[in-house]
Amino acid sequence: MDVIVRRTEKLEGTIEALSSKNYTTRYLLVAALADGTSTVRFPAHSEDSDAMRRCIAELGAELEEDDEKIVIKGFGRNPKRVAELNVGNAGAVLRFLLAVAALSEEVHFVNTYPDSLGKRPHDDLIDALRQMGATIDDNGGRLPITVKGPVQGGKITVSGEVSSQYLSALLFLTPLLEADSEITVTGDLKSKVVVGQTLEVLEQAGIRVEANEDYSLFRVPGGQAYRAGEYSVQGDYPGSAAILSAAAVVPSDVTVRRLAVHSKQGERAVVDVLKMMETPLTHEHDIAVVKGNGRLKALEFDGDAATDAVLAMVAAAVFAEGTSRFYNVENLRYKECDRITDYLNELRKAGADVEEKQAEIIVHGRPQGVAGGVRIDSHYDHRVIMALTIVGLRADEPVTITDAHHVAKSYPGFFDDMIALGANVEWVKE
Ligand SMILES: O=C(O)C1=C[C@@H](OP(=O)(O)O)[C@@H](O)[C@H](O)C1
Ligand SMILES: C=C(OP(=O)(O)O)C(=O)O
Repeated sequence: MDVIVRRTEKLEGTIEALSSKNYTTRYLLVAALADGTSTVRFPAHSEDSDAMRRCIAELGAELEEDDEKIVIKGFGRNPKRVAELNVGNAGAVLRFLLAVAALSEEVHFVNTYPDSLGKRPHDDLIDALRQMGATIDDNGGRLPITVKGPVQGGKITVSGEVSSQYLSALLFLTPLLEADSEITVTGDLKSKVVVGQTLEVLEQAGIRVEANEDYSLFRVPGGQAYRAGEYSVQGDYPGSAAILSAAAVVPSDVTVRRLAVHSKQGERAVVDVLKMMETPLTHEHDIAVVKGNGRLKALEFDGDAATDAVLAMVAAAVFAEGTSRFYNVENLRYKECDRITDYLNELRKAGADVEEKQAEIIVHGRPQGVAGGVRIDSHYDHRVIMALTIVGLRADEPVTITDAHHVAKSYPGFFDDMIALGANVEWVKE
């Protein structure tokens, strides 16, 4: 399904933030790894969170759901034997479950998105699991991958250069092993703030982990058990960043509720970034209000602090006065697509003036707007789809985004929310 985005004069109204993807995947996982019964309230409903739900159920967790919650009876350290698992296009779910699979005799992970997740590297995690004794058949560090346990704790080294998800995966696995583990992180750890979310959830699940200040060394006592718990998922900043950025580029009066002021989500920075760009915005009592006037100022920003919101921020910068620079973003290249080269190619098609370096996105703002009148390749990437929607709101001619249904990877209701706010957006069949 394609989407046509047309010039939009005003966005107005109130929406509830979707539920956090990262917290949903983590709470579902720790609930599955516990022996008792846990409750996850307000879980996200998206392709990625469904992938985690489906896979933990196949591994033996018993799930009961209603509109508001999922009740999960976990399998503890004893997942059921499964021949294969299909995580769809969900990177974090794959990496976490590659580690959990090492508790089993053998699990085969299939490759259903050869042009997206199928291209992403997992060698650093594979290497760490091999140090622990796993036997792994892989395709040059990529899917399809077969993991054969058992594994032992001990001294483990993992690179943090490409993704924090490898480290998070090991932090979920090691407490369940008999021996104590010491995990050394080599290289410059990317998306460090997301590791903070992992540690927060582990603590809530009764797991003890000692981390040094810069997250280069972790001590994880073995023989631990996940405690069953009651979890409540907070609102999602990465998805809401697209809504807030959209509201910043056109005249608007947009309220997004359920965005915790005190949150460990790095993408919370979107609020400060838009303020620095001089967008009129308030954020109090977990409610963000943007009263956009379409005028934005350029800025420089370390994108690694808010990795999943960078594309939306860049889309806002397309219309800013001056040149913006988003640096320290190399790991955007290893996501659903190359979020530097592929994304900037699509932005250029729409009329934006952008440049790339290996780890940097540079945007020469065009406050007068962009031409549009093009078809955008979404590259299977939900965040590219949301970002190009923002650009289309202020393009002279319509912007058609092909295969826009992939937005459902994290935010199936994105276009419904945009339409409710008055965006000129229409679904069309190819
Ligand atoms: O741990 C997680 O849940 C995630 C970590 C981040 O990935 P990287 O660590 O690869 O940057 C983020 O981009 C992804 O959406 C979710
Ligand atoms: C990169 C993302 O997800 P994942 O790595 O889990 O596929 C994302 O949600 O933008």
